[in-house]
Amino acid sequence: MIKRYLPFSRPPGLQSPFVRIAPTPSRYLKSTVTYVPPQAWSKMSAPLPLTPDLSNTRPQRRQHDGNSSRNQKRRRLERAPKPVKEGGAEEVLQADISSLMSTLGLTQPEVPSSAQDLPPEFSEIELTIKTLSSTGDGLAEHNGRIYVVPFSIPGDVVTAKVIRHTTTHSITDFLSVKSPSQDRDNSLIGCKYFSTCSGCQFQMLPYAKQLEHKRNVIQKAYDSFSNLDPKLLPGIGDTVGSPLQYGYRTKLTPHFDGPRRGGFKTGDPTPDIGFMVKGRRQVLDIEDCPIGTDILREGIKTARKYVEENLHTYKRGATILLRESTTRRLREEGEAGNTKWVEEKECITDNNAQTTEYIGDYKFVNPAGAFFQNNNSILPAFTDYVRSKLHYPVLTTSPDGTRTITSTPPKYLVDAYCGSGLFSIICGKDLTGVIGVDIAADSIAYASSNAAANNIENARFIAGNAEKIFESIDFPGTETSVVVDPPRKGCDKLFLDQLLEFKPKRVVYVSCNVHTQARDLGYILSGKGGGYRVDEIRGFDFFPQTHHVEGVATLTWVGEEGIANLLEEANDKSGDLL
Ligand SMILES: C[S@@+](CC[C@H](N)C(=O)[O-])C[C@H]1O[C@@H](n2cnc3c(N)ncnc32)[C@H](O)[C@@H]1O
Repeated sequence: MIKRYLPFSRPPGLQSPFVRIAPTPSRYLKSTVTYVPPQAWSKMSAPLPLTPDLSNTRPQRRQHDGNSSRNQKRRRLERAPKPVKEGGAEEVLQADISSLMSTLGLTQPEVPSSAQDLPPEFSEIELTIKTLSSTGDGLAEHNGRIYVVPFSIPGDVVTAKVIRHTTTHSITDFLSVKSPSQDRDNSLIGCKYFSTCSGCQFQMLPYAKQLEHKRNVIQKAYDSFSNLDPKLLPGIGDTVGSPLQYGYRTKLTPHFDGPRRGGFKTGDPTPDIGFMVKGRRQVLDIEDCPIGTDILREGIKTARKYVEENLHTYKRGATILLRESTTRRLREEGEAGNTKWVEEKECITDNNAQTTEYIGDYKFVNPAGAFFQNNNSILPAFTDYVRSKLHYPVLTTSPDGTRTITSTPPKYLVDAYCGSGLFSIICGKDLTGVIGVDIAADSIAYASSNAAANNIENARFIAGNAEKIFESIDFPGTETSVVVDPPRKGCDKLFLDQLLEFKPKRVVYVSCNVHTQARDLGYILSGKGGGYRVDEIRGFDFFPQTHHVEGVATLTWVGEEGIANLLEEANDKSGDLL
Protein backbone atom coordinates (compact mmCIF):
# COMPACT_ATOMS: atom_id res chain seq x y z
CA MET A 1 0.00 0.00 0.00
CA ILE A 2 1.28 3.49 -0.83
CA LYS A 3 1.28 5.74 2.22
CA ARG A 4 0.54 9.43 2.05
CA TYR A 5 3.89 10.55 3.40
CA LEU A 6 6.76 10.10 1.04
CA PRO A 7 10.29 11.00 1.90
CA PHE A 8 12.47 13.57 0.32
CA SER A 9 16.20 13.71 0.11
CA ARG A 10 18.63 14.62 -2.61
CA PRO A 11 19.69 11.35 -4.28
CA PRO A 12 23.14 10.29 -3.03
CA GLY A 13 26.03 11.64 -5.04
CA LEU A 14 24.04 14.42 -6.70
CA GLN A 15 25.45 17.85 -6.02
CA SER A 16 23.38 20.96 -5.76
CA PRO A 17 23.62 22.81 -9.08
CA PHE A 18 24.66 25.84 -7.03
CA VAL A 19 27.93 25.67 -5.17
CA ARG A 20 28.10 27.92 -2.17
CA ILE A 21 31.28 29.95 -1.93
CA ALA A 22 31.01 32.49 0.84
CA PRO A 23 28.34 33.75 3.17
CA THR A 24 28.09 37.53 3.03
CA PRO A 25 27.81 38.99 6.49
CA SER A 26 25.02 41.50 5.95
CA ARG A 27 21.27 41.22 6.25
CA TYR A 28 20.33 37.99 7.89
CA LEU A 29 19.31 36.07 4.81
CA LYS A 30 21.97 37.22 2.44
CA SER A 31 24.39 34.67 1.08
CA THR A 32 26.17 34.26 -2.22
CA VAL A 33 26.67 31.26 -4.45
CA THR A 34 28.51 30.75 -7.72
CA TYR A 35 26.33 29.93 -10.64
CA VAL A 36 26.79 26.59 -12.33
CA PRO A 37 24.30 25.78 -15.16
CA PRO A 38 21.41 24.17 -13.34
CA GLN A 39 20.65 20.55 -13.92
CA ALA A 40 16.99 19.77 -14.44
CA TRP A 41 15.64 18.04 -11.38
CA SER A 42 13.59 15.80 -13.62
CA LYS A 43 16.82 13.92 -14.37
CA MET A 44 17.23 13.17 -10.69
CA SER A 45 14.62 10.50 -10.65
CA ALA A 46 16.41 7.82 -8.63
CA PRO A 47 13.90 6.21 -6.26
CA LEU A 48 13.97 7.96 -2.92
CA PRO A 49 14.84 5.98 0.22
CA LEU A 50 12.02 5.41 2.68
CA THR A 51 11.97 7.39 5.90
CA PRO A 52 9.77 6.67 8.89
CA ASP A 53 6.03 7.21 8.47
CA LEU A 54 5.46 10.79 9.53
CA SER A 55 1.69 10.57 9.66
CA ASN A 56 1.62 11.30 13.36
CA THR A 57 3.07 14.73 12.55
CA ARG A 58 0.02 15.61 10.49
CA PRO A 59 -2.23 17.88 12.51
CA GLN A 60 -5.30 15.93 13.56
CA ARG A 61 -8.79 17.18 12.92
CA ARG A 62 -11.05 17.43 15.93
CA GLN A 63 -13.31 14.36 15.84
CA HIS A 64 -17.03 14.73 16.55
CA ASP A 65 -19.24 11.96 17.76
CA GLY A 66 -22.14 11.29 15.41
CA ASN A 67 -24.96 12.62 17.64
CA SER A 68 -23.49 15.99 18.55
CA SER A 69 -22.73 16.91 14.98
CA ARG A 70 -25.84 15.59 13.20
CA ASN A 71 -27.91 18.78 13.47
CA GLN A 72 -24.95 20.90 12.57
CA LYS A 73 -24.36 18.69 9.51
CA ARG A 74 -28.00 18.96 8.45
CA ARG A 75 -27.92 22.77 8.81
CA ARG A 76 -24.75 22.97 6.74
CA LEU A 77 -26.31 20.87 3.99
CA GLU A 78 -29.37 23.08 3.80
CA ARG A 79 -27.52 26.37 3.97
CA ALA A 80 -27.59 28.31 0.71
CA PRO A 81 -24.21 28.16 -1.00
CA LYS A 82 -22.02 31.25 -0.42
CA PRO A 83 -21.58 33.52 -3.44
CA VAL A 84 -18.40 32.45 -5.19
CA LYS A 85 -15.61 34.59 -6.65
CA GLU A 86 -15.77 34.78 -10.45
CA GLY A 87 -13.13 32.48 -11.91
CA GLY A 88 -12.08 31.50 -8.38
CA ALA A 89 -11.25 27.95 -7.26
CA GLU A 90 -14.78 27.23 -5.98
CA GLU A 91 -16.49 28.24 -9.20
CA VAL A 92 -13.98 26.30 -11.28
CA LEU A 93 -14.37 23.17 -9.13
CA GLN A 94 -18.15 23.50 -9.32
CA ALA A 95 -18.01 23.62 -13.13
CA ASP A 96 -15.92 20.42 -13.17
CA ILE A 97 -18.30 18.69 -10.75
CA SER A 98 -21.34 19.64 -12.86
CA SER A 99 -19.59 18.45 -15.99
CA LEU A 100 -18.68 15.07 -14.42
CA MET A 101 -22.23 14.69 -13.14
CA SER A 102 -23.67 15.26 -16.57
CA THR A 103 -21.17 12.81 -18.11
CA LEU A 104 -22.26 10.20 -15.56
CA GLY A 105 -25.95 11.03 -16.05
CA LEU A 106 -26.35 12.13 -12.42
CA THR A 107 -28.92 14.71 -11.40
CA GLN A 108 -28.35 17.16 -8.60
CA PRO A 109 -30.90 16.87 -5.79
CA GLU A 110 -32.05 20.38 -4.79
CA VAL A 111 -31.72 19.51 -1.12
CA PRO A 112 -29.80 16.32 -0.24
CA SER A 113 -32.29 13.61 0.63
CA SER A 114 -30.91 13.15 4.12
CA ALA A 115 -27.63 13.71 5.90
CA GLN A 116 -28.01 10.26 7.43
CA ASP A 117 -27.85 8.70 3.95
CA LEU A 118 -24.34 10.00 3.53
CA PRO A 119 -21.16 8.44 4.96
CA PRO A 120 -20.55 10.07 8.37
CA GLU A 121 -17.97 12.80 8.62
CA PHE A 122 -14.52 11.44 9.51
CA SER A 123 -15.40 7.97 8.26
CA GLU A 124 -13.04 6.30 5.79
CA ILE A 125 -14.26 5.50 2.32
CA GLU A 126 -12.80 3.81 -0.74
CA LEU A 127 -13.09 5.79 -3.97
CA THR A 128 -12.07 5.33 -7.59
CA ILE A 129 -10.89 8.55 -9.16
CA LYS A 130 -12.62 9.33 -12.46
CA THR A 131 -11.14 12.63 -13.50
CA LEU A 132 -8.85 15.46 -12.46
CA SER A 133 -10.38 18.85 -11.73
CA SER A 134 -8.84 22.12 -12.90
CA THR A 135 -8.08 22.87 -9.24
CA GLY A 136 -5.79 19.82 -9.19
CA ASP A 137 -8.04 17.48 -7.16
CA GLY A 138 -9.23 14.01 -8.12
CA LEU A 139 -13.01 13.60 -8.55
CA ALA A 140 -14.75 10.32 -7.76
CA GLU A 141 -18.37 9.18 -7.74
CA HIS A 142 -19.97 7.23 -4.89
CA ASN A 143 -23.70 6.50 -4.59
CA GLY A 144 -24.60 9.27 -7.04
CA ARG A 145 -22.50 11.91 -5.32
CA ILE A 146 -19.19 13.48 -6.37
CA TYR A 147 -16.29 13.26 -3.90
CA VAL A 148 -13.30 15.59 -4.14
CA VAL A 149 -10.02 13.87 -3.24
CA PRO A 150 -6.78 15.86 -3.21
CA PHE A 151 -3.45 14.28 -4.26
CA SER A 152 -5.12 11.66 -6.45
CA ILE A 153 -5.29 11.11 -10.20
CA PRO A 154 -7.67 9.29 -12.57
CA GLY A 155 -7.40 5.52 -12.18
CA ASP A 156 -6.24 5.65 -8.54
CA VAL A 157 -8.29 3.67 -6.05
CA VAL A 158 -7.82 5.57 -2.80
CA THR A 159 -8.82 5.49 0.83
CA ALA A 160 -10.08 8.93 1.81
CA LYS A 161 -11.54 10.44 4.97
CA VAL A 162 -14.90 12.18 4.55
CA ILE A 163 -14.56 15.74 5.85
CA ARG A 164 -17.83 17.37 4.95
CA HIS A 165 -20.80 17.16 2.64
CA THR A 166 -22.01 20.25 0.79
CA THR A 167 -25.25 20.56 -1.15
CA THR A 168 -23.44 19.68 -4.38
CA HIS A 169 -20.52 17.42 -3.45
CA SER A 170 -18.39 15.97 -0.65
CA ILE A 171 -14.90 16.97 0.47
CA THR A 172 -12.37 14.40 1.66
CA ASP A 173 -8.83 14.15 2.94
CA PHE A 174 -6.55 11.82 0.98
CA LEU A 175 -5.27 8.96 3.16
CA SER A 176 -3.58 6.38 0.95
CA VAL A 177 -3.54 4.78 -2.48
CA LYS A 178 -4.98 1.27 -2.48
CA SER A 179 -4.37 0.61 -6.12
CA PRO A 180 -2.39 3.13 -8.17
CA SER A 181 -3.35 4.61 -11.51
CA GLN A 182 -1.18 3.59 -14.48
CA ASP A 183 -0.05 7.22 -14.61
CA ARG A 184 1.09 7.43 -11.00
CA ASP A 185 4.85 7.29 -10.43
CA ASN A 186 5.65 7.90 -6.77
CA SER A 187 9.39 7.78 -7.46
CA LEU A 188 8.98 11.25 -9.00
CA ILE A 189 7.85 12.77 -5.70
CA GLY A 190 10.56 15.18 -4.60
CA CYS A 191 9.21 16.58 -1.33
CA LYS A 192 8.46 14.93 2.00
CA TYR A 193 5.56 17.33 2.57
CA PHE A 194 3.79 16.33 -0.64
CA SER A 195 0.22 15.19 0.07
CA THR A 196 -0.05 17.40 3.16
CA CYS A 197 1.17 20.83 1.98
CA SER A 198 -1.31 22.76 -0.15
CA GLY A 199 1.42 24.05 -2.51
CA CYS A 200 1.81 21.16 -4.99
CA GLN A 201 -0.72 18.73 -6.42
CA PHE A 202 1.05 16.74 -9.15
CA GLN A 203 4.46 15.52 -8.00
CA MET A 204 3.40 11.91 -8.66
CA LEU A 205 2.35 12.67 -12.23
CA PRO A 206 4.97 12.40 -15.04
CA TYR A 207 5.69 15.83 -16.45
CA ALA A 208 4.29 15.12 -19.94
CA LYS A 209 0.98 14.18 -18.26
CA GLN A 210 1.00 17.40 -16.23
CA LEU A 211 1.36 19.40 -19.47
CA GLU A 212 -1.42 17.39 -21.14
CA HIS A 213 -3.68 18.01 -18.14
CA LYS A 214 -3.00 21.76 -18.26
CA ARG A 215 -4.01 21.83 -21.93
CA ASN A 216 -7.31 20.20 -20.90
CA VAL A 217 -7.73 22.79 -18.14
CA ILE A 218 -7.55 25.54 -20.76
CA GLN A 219 -9.95 23.70 -23.06
CA LYS A 220 -12.46 23.30 -20.20
CA ALA A 221 -12.06 26.96 -19.24
CA TYR A 222 -13.10 28.06 -22.73
CA ASP A 223 -15.90 25.45 -22.85
CA SER A 224 -17.38 26.58 -19.52
CA PHE A 225 -16.47 30.25 -19.06
CA SER A 226 -16.27 31.95 -22.48
CA ASN A 227 -19.90 31.49 -23.65
CA LEU A 228 -18.49 31.39 -27.17
CA ASP A 229 -19.47 29.33 -30.19
CA PRO A 230 -16.60 26.78 -30.33
CA LYS A 231 -16.31 27.57 -34.05
CA LEU A 232 -14.87 30.94 -33.06
CA LEU A 233 -12.00 29.33 -31.17
CA PRO A 234 -8.91 27.52 -32.43
CA GLY A 235 -7.89 24.19 -30.88
CA ILE A 236 -5.85 24.70 -27.71
CA GLY A 237 -2.11 24.39 -28.47
CA ASP A 238 0.26 22.13 -26.56
CA THR A 239 1.39 23.52 -23.23
CA VAL A 240 4.99 24.76 -23.27
CA GLY A 241 6.90 23.09 -20.45
CA SER A 242 9.24 24.67 -17.93
CA PRO A 243 12.95 23.86 -18.41
CA LEU A 244 13.15 23.33 -14.62
CA GLN A 245 10.46 21.24 -12.97
CA TYR A 246 11.93 21.57 -9.46
CA GLY A 247 14.14 24.34 -8.15
CA TYR A 248 12.40 26.97 -10.30
CA ARG A 249 10.46 29.28 -7.93
CA THR A 250 12.24 32.58 -7.38
CA LYS A 251 9.81 33.74 -4.69
CA LEU A 252 8.50 31.91 -1.62
CA THR A 253 6.43 33.34 1.23
CA PRO A 254 6.32 31.01 4.24
CA HIS A 255 4.37 32.38 7.18
CA PHE A 256 3.47 31.73 10.81
CA ASP A 257 0.51 32.58 13.04
CA GLY A 258 0.76 34.72 16.14
CA PRO A 259 -0.47 33.87 19.63
CA ARG A 260 -4.22 34.35 20.27
CA ARG A 261 -3.57 37.25 22.67
CA GLY A 262 -0.60 39.60 23.07
CA GLY A 263 2.72 39.18 21.32
CA PHE A 264 5.26 36.37 21.57
CA LYS A 265 7.23 36.23 24.81
CA THR A 266 10.76 35.05 25.52
CA GLY A 267 10.71 31.29 25.94
CA ASP A 268 7.57 30.74 23.82
CA PRO A 269 7.87 27.69 21.58
CA THR A 270 8.59 28.51 17.92
CA PRO A 271 5.34 28.38 15.96
CA ASP A 272 4.93 26.27 12.83
CA ILE A 273 6.48 28.17 9.92
CA GLY A 274 5.58 27.19 6.38
CA PHE A 275 2.62 26.88 4.04
CA MET A 276 -1.00 25.90 4.63
CA VAL A 277 -2.03 22.31 5.26
CA LYS A 278 -4.23 21.24 2.33
CA GLY A 279 -7.88 21.84 3.19
CA ARG A 280 -7.25 23.43 6.61
CA ARG A 281 -6.68 26.85 8.06
CA GLN A 282 -3.49 25.62 9.64
CA VAL A 283 0.19 26.23 8.95
CA LEU A 284 2.36 23.22 8.12
CA ASP A 285 5.87 23.46 9.53
CA ILE A 286 8.21 23.30 6.54
CA GLU A 287 12.01 23.16 6.54
CA ASP A 288 12.47 22.92 2.80
CA CYS A 289 10.61 23.53 -0.45
CA PRO A 290 12.19 21.72 -3.42
CA ILE A 291 10.28 23.76 -6.03
CA GLY A 292 12.15 26.85 -4.77
CA THR A 293 15.54 27.79 -6.21
CA ASP A 294 18.55 26.62 -4.21
CA ILE A 295 19.22 30.02 -2.67
CA LEU A 296 15.61 30.24 -1.44
CA ARG A 297 15.85 26.74 0.02
CA GLU A 298 18.83 27.95 2.01
CA GLY A 299 16.86 31.09 2.82
CA ILE A 300 14.05 29.04 4.42
CA LYS A 301 16.51 27.53 6.88
CA THR A 302 18.08 30.89 7.74
CA ALA A 303 14.66 32.54 8.09
CA ARG A 304 13.44 29.81 10.45
CA LYS A 305 16.51 30.26 12.60
CA TYR A 306 16.03 34.02 12.64
CA VAL A 307 12.38 33.73 13.71
CA GLU A 308 13.31 31.22 16.40
CA GLU A 309 16.00 33.52 17.82
CA ASN A 310 13.92 36.71 17.58
CA LEU A 311 10.45 35.38 18.32
CA HIS A 312 9.89 37.74 21.27
CA THR A 313 10.15 40.72 18.88
CA TYR A 314 7.04 39.63 16.91
CA LYS A 315 3.73 41.10 18.07
CA ARG A 316 1.74 38.78 15.79
CA GLY A 317 2.23 36.24 13.01
CA ALA A 318 4.13 37.24 9.88
CA THR A 319 4.75 36.38 6.26
CA ILE A 320 8.41 36.03 5.35
CA LEU A 321 9.44 37.19 1.90
CA LEU A 322 12.13 35.07 0.25
CA ARG A 323 13.01 36.44 -3.17
CA GLU A 324 15.94 35.50 -5.38
CA SER A 325 18.18 38.24 -6.71
CA THR A 326 20.98 37.74 -9.23
CA THR A 327 24.21 39.63 -9.78
CA ARG A 328 26.37 39.01 -12.84
CA ARG A 329 30.09 39.62 -12.43
CA LEU A 330 33.20 39.13 -14.51
CA ARG A 331 35.56 36.86 -12.64
CA GLU A 332 39.20 36.13 -13.36
CA GLU A 333 39.92 32.48 -14.07
CA GLY A 334 43.29 30.75 -13.81
CA GLU A 335 46.76 32.24 -14.12
CA ALA A 336 46.33 33.49 -17.70
CA GLY A 337 44.02 36.18 -16.38
CA ASN A 338 41.03 35.02 -18.47
CA THR A 339 37.70 36.34 -17.33
CA LYS A 340 34.29 34.73 -17.34
CA TRP A 341 30.79 35.84 -16.39
CA VAL A 342 29.45 34.28 -13.22
CA GLU A 343 26.13 34.76 -11.51
CA GLU A 344 25.79 35.20 -7.78
CA LYS A 345 22.45 34.58 -6.12
CA GLU A 346 21.08 36.21 -2.99
CA CYS A 347 17.95 35.65 -1.00
CA ILE A 348 16.29 39.00 -0.25
CA THR A 349 13.81 39.25 2.61
CA ASP A 350 13.12 42.98 2.79
CA ASN A 351 9.99 43.98 0.83
CA ASN A 352 11.46 47.40 0.13
CA ALA A 353 14.88 46.20 -1.03
CA GLN A 354 15.66 45.74 -4.71
CA THR A 355 16.02 42.48 -6.60
CA THR A 356 17.63 41.95 -9.98
CA GLU A 357 16.72 39.35 -12.59
CA TYR A 358 18.13 38.66 -16.02
CA ILE A 359 16.19 37.35 -18.98
CA GLY A 360 18.81 36.69 -21.64
CA ASP A 361 20.70 39.98 -21.75
CA TYR A 362 17.84 42.07 -20.39
CA LYS A 363 18.18 43.18 -16.80
CA PHE A 364 15.21 43.93 -14.56
CA VAL A 365 15.41 45.62 -11.19
CA ASN A 366 12.26 45.44 -9.05
CA PRO A 367 11.08 46.23 -5.57
CA ALA A 368 11.41 42.85 -3.83
CA GLY A 369 7.81 42.95 -2.64
CA ALA A 370 6.30 43.87 -6.03
CA PHE A 371 5.08 41.50 -8.73
CA PHE A 372 7.60 39.82 -11.00
CA GLN A 373 7.17 36.48 -12.82
CA ASN A 374 8.25 33.68 -10.47
CA ASN A 375 9.90 31.15 -12.78
CA ASN A 376 12.97 32.60 -14.45
CA SER A 377 13.79 29.39 -16.35
CA ILE A 378 10.75 29.66 -18.64
CA LEU A 379 10.93 33.43 -19.20
CA PRO A 380 13.22 33.42 -22.29
CA ALA A 381 10.90 31.03 -24.20
CA PHE A 382 7.79 32.76 -22.91
CA THR A 383 8.85 36.32 -23.77
CA ASP A 384 10.12 35.19 -27.23
CA TYR A 385 6.70 33.69 -27.85
CA VAL A 386 4.81 36.82 -26.75
CA ARG A 387 7.08 39.01 -28.88
CA SER A 388 6.47 36.82 -31.94
CA LYS A 389 2.70 36.90 -31.36
CA LEU A 390 2.67 40.71 -31.19
CA HIS A 391 3.59 40.63 -34.89
CA TYR A 392 0.38 40.69 -36.90
CA PRO A 393 -0.55 39.16 -40.20
CA VAL A 394 -0.61 41.46 -43.24
CA LEU A 395 -2.20 40.26 -46.46
CA THR A 396 -0.60 41.37 -49.72
CA THR A 397 -1.80 40.58 -53.22
CA SER A 398 0.81 40.51 -56.00
CA PRO A 399 -0.04 41.69 -59.57
CA ASP A 400 -0.66 38.10 -60.66
CA GLY A 401 -3.27 37.82 -57.90
CA THR A 402 -1.23 35.64 -55.53
CA ARG A 403 -2.20 36.40 -51.95
CA THR A 404 0.54 36.21 -49.31
CA ILE A 405 0.29 36.67 -45.57
CA THR A 406 3.38 38.02 -43.84
CA SER A 407 3.99 38.42 -40.14
CA THR A 408 4.77 42.09 -39.50
CA PRO A 409 6.04 43.76 -36.34
CA PRO A 410 3.73 46.46 -34.98
CA LYS A 411 4.77 50.10 -35.08
CA TYR A 412 3.41 50.70 -31.56
CA LEU A 413 3.02 48.61 -28.43
CA VAL A 414 0.61 49.11 -25.53
CA ASP A 415 1.58 47.16 -22.39
CA ALA A 416 -1.48 47.02 -20.15
CA TYR A 417 -0.83 45.86 -16.55
CA CYS A 418 2.89 46.30 -17.31
CA GLY A 419 4.41 45.79 -13.84
CA SER A 420 8.07 46.78 -13.99
CA GLY A 421 8.07 46.74 -17.78
CA LEU A 422 8.71 43.10 -18.74
CA PHE A 423 6.94 43.12 -22.14
CA SER A 424 7.59 46.80 -22.95
CA ILE A 425 11.31 46.17 -22.65
CA ILE A 426 11.66 42.74 -24.22
CA CYS A 427 9.14 43.34 -27.02
CA GLY A 428 9.47 47.12 -27.48
CA LYS A 429 12.96 47.46 -28.96
CA ASP A 430 12.97 49.14 -32.37
CA LEU A 431 9.26 50.04 -32.24
CA THR A 432 8.21 53.64 -32.86
CA GLY A 433 6.39 53.98 -29.53
CA VAL A 434 5.68 51.95 -26.38
CA ILE A 435 3.31 52.90 -23.59
CA GLY A 436 2.72 50.93 -20.39
CA VAL A 437 0.26 51.25 -17.51
CA ASP A 438 0.11 49.70 -14.06
CA ILE A 439 -1.75 50.54 -10.89
CA ALA A 440 1.39 50.09 -8.75
CA ALA A 441 3.25 53.39 -8.80
CA ASP A 442 6.51 51.85 -7.56
CA SER A 443 6.44 49.26 -10.36
CA ILE A 444 5.91 52.10 -12.86
CA ALA A 445 8.94 53.97 -11.52
CA TYR A 446 11.01 50.81 -11.95
CA ALA A 447 9.55 50.24 -15.46
CA SER A 448 10.90 53.65 -16.50
CA SER A 449 14.35 53.04 -15.05
CA ASN A 450 14.45 49.46 -16.42
CA ALA A 451 13.58 50.77 -19.89
CA ALA A 452 16.39 53.34 -19.69
CA ALA A 453 18.88 50.75 -18.39
CA ASN A 454 18.01 48.42 -21.28
CA ASN A 455 18.31 51.22 -23.87
CA ILE A 456 14.59 51.37 -24.70
CA GLU A 457 14.18 55.04 -25.47
CA ASN A 458 10.73 55.06 -27.01
CA ALA A 459 8.78 53.92 -23.92
CA ARG A 460 6.70 55.86 -21.40
CA PHE A 461 4.81 54.53 -18.41
CA ILE A 462 1.69 55.68 -16.58
CA ALA A 463 0.60 54.86 -13.03
CA GLY A 464 -3.13 54.24 -12.76
CA ASN A 465 -6.02 51.96 -13.60
CA ALA A 466 -5.47 50.08 -16.85
CA GLU A 467 -8.18 52.04 -18.73
CA LYS A 468 -6.28 55.27 -18.01
CA ILE A 469 -3.92 54.33 -20.78
CA PHE A 470 -6.48 55.17 -23.46
CA GLU A 471 -6.36 58.87 -22.41
CA SER A 472 -2.69 58.95 -23.38
CA ILE A 473 -2.54 56.95 -26.58
CA ASP A 474 -1.76 59.14 -29.56
CA PHE A 475 -1.25 56.47 -32.20
CA PRO A 476 -3.62 54.47 -34.40
CA GLY A 477 -5.01 51.06 -33.41
CA THR A 478 -4.37 49.80 -36.93
CA GLU A 479 -0.60 49.85 -36.35
CA THR A 480 -0.65 48.85 -32.69
CA SER A 481 -0.38 45.59 -30.77
CA VAL A 482 -1.57 45.41 -27.17
CA VAL A 483 -0.31 42.99 -24.55
CA VAL A 484 -2.76 42.53 -21.67
CA ASP A 485 -1.55 40.78 -18.49
CA PRO A 486 -4.05 41.42 -15.69
CA PRO A 487 -4.14 39.94 -12.17
CA ARG A 488 -6.17 36.75 -11.49
CA LYS A 489 -9.52 38.54 -11.49
CA GLY A 490 -9.06 39.49 -15.14
CA CYS A 491 -9.89 42.81 -16.83
CA ASP A 492 -12.55 45.33 -15.84
CA LYS A 493 -15.31 45.92 -18.40
CA LEU A 494 -14.32 49.58 -18.49
CA PHE A 495 -10.89 48.57 -19.79
CA LEU A 496 -12.27 46.03 -22.28
CA ASP A 497 -14.83 48.51 -23.68
CA GLN A 498 -12.12 51.08 -24.33
CA LEU A 499 -9.85 48.43 -25.82
CA LEU A 500 -12.64 47.52 -28.23
CA GLU A 501 -13.08 51.17 -29.15
CA PHE A 502 -9.35 51.54 -29.79
CA LYS A 503 -9.40 48.38 -32.00
CA PRO A 504 -5.72 47.44 -31.95
CA LYS A 505 -4.63 45.20 -34.78
CA ARG A 506 -3.35 42.52 -32.39
CA VAL A 507 -4.12 41.66 -28.79
CA VAL A 508 -1.98 39.18 -26.89
CA TYR A 509 -3.81 38.36 -23.67
CA VAL A 510 -1.55 36.75 -21.04
CA SER A 511 -3.20 35.44 -17.87
CA CYS A 512 -2.45 33.45 -14.75
CA ASN A 513 -6.17 32.58 -14.57
CA VAL A 514 -7.42 30.96 -17.78
CA HIS A 515 -11.00 31.05 -16.48
CA THR A 516 -11.25 34.83 -16.21
CA GLN A 517 -9.25 35.02 -19.45
CA ALA A 518 -11.88 32.83 -21.19
CA ARG A 519 -14.64 35.04 -19.72
CA ASP A 520 -12.90 38.20 -21.01
CA LEU A 521 -12.35 36.71 -24.47
CA GLY A 522 -16.07 35.93 -24.54
CA TYR A 523 -16.73 39.60 -23.79
CA ILE A 524 -14.24 40.82 -26.41
CA LEU A 525 -15.62 38.59 -29.13
CA SER A 526 -19.26 39.32 -28.46
CA GLY A 527 -18.87 42.91 -27.19
CA LYS A 528 -19.37 46.03 -29.20
CA GLY A 529 -16.16 45.52 -31.20
CA GLY A 530 -17.14 42.02 -32.18
CA GLY A 531 -14.48 41.88 -34.89
CA TYR A 532 -11.68 39.91 -33.25
CA ARG A 533 -10.55 36.52 -34.47
CA VAL A 534 -8.78 34.23 -31.97
CA ASP A 535 -5.73 32.82 -33.72
CA GLU A 536 -4.03 30.82 -31.03
CA ILE A 537 -4.48 29.80 -27.41
CA ARG A 538 -1.85 27.87 -25.47
CA GLY A 539 -0.52 27.46 -21.97
CA PHE A 540 2.92 27.97 -20.48
CA ASP A 541 3.79 25.95 -17.42
CA PHE A 542 5.20 28.50 -15.01
CA PHE A 543 4.44 26.30 -11.99
CA PRO A 544 5.32 22.61 -12.52
CA GLN A 545 3.93 20.20 -9.86
CA THR A 546 1.01 22.59 -9.22
CA HIS A 547 -2.37 23.02 -10.92
CA HIS A 548 -1.57 26.54 -12.17
CA VAL A 549 -1.18 27.34 -15.85
CA GLU A 550 -0.45 30.62 -17.61
CA GLY A 551 -2.63 31.11 -20.70
CA VAL A 552 -1.70 33.15 -23.77
CA ALA A 553 -4.42 34.02 -26.30
CA THR A 554 -3.63 35.82 -29.55
CA LEU A 555 -6.38 37.86 -31.24
CA THR A 556 -6.39 39.77 -34.53
CA TRP A 557 -8.78 42.53 -35.56
CA VAL A 558 -10.48 41.32 -38.75
CA GLY A 559 -13.77 43.27 -38.52
CA GLU A 560 -17.28 41.88 -38.58
CA GLU A 561 -16.91 40.72 -42.15
CA GLY A 562 -13.79 38.78 -41.22
CA ILE A 563 -15.68 37.01 -38.45
CA ALA A 564 -18.56 36.13 -40.78
CA ASN A 565 -16.03 34.62 -43.17
CA LEU A 566 -14.38 32.77 -40.32
CA LEU A 567 -17.67 31.18 -39.33
CA GLU A 568 -18.29 30.19 -42.93
CA GLU A 569 -14.83 28.75 -43.29
CA ALA A 570 -14.86 27.11 -39.87
CA ASN A 571 -14.15 23.74 -41.41
CA ASP A 572 -11.25 24.97 -43.50
CA LYS A 573 -8.93 26.94 -41.28
CA SER A 574 -5.73 25.44 -42.62
CA GLY A 575 -2.77 27.69 -43.12
CA ASP A 576 -4.52 31.06 -43.17
CA LEU A 577 -4.21 32.03 -39.54
CA LEU A 578 -0.97 33.41 -38.26
C1 LIG B 1 0.14 39.50 -13.56
S1 LIG B 1 0.91 41.03 -13.14
C2 LIG B 1 1.70 41.39 -14.68
C3 LIG B 1 2.88 42.33 -14.61
C4 LIG B 1 3.78 42.37 -15.84
N1 LIG B 1 3.08 42.29 -17.07
C5 LIG B 1 4.84 41.27 -15.75
O1 LIG B 1 4.69 40.25 -16.42
O2 LIG B 1 5.81 41.45 -15.00
C6 LIG B 1 -0.47 42.06 -13.05
C7 LIG B 1 -0.15 43.50 -12.83
O3 LIG B 1 -1.40 44.21 -12.85
C8 LIG B 1 -1.30 45.31 -11.98
N2 LIG B 1 -2.70 45.73 -11.72
C9 LIG B 1 -3.62 45.18 -10.90
N3 LIG B 1 -4.81 45.81 -11.01
C10 LIG B 1 -4.64 46.78 -11.95
C11 LIG B 1 -5.50 47.77 -12.52
N4 LIG B 1 -6.76 47.88 -12.15
N5 LIG B 1 -4.98 48.59 -13.44
C12 LIG B 1 -3.68 48.50 -13.81
N6 LIG B 1 -2.82 47.59 -13.32
C13 LIG B 1 -3.30 46.75 -12.40
C14 LIG B 1 -0.50 44.78 -10.81
O4 LIG B 1 0.13 45.84 -10.11
C15 LIG B 1 0.50 43.84 -11.51
O5 LIG B 1 1.71 44.51 -11.77
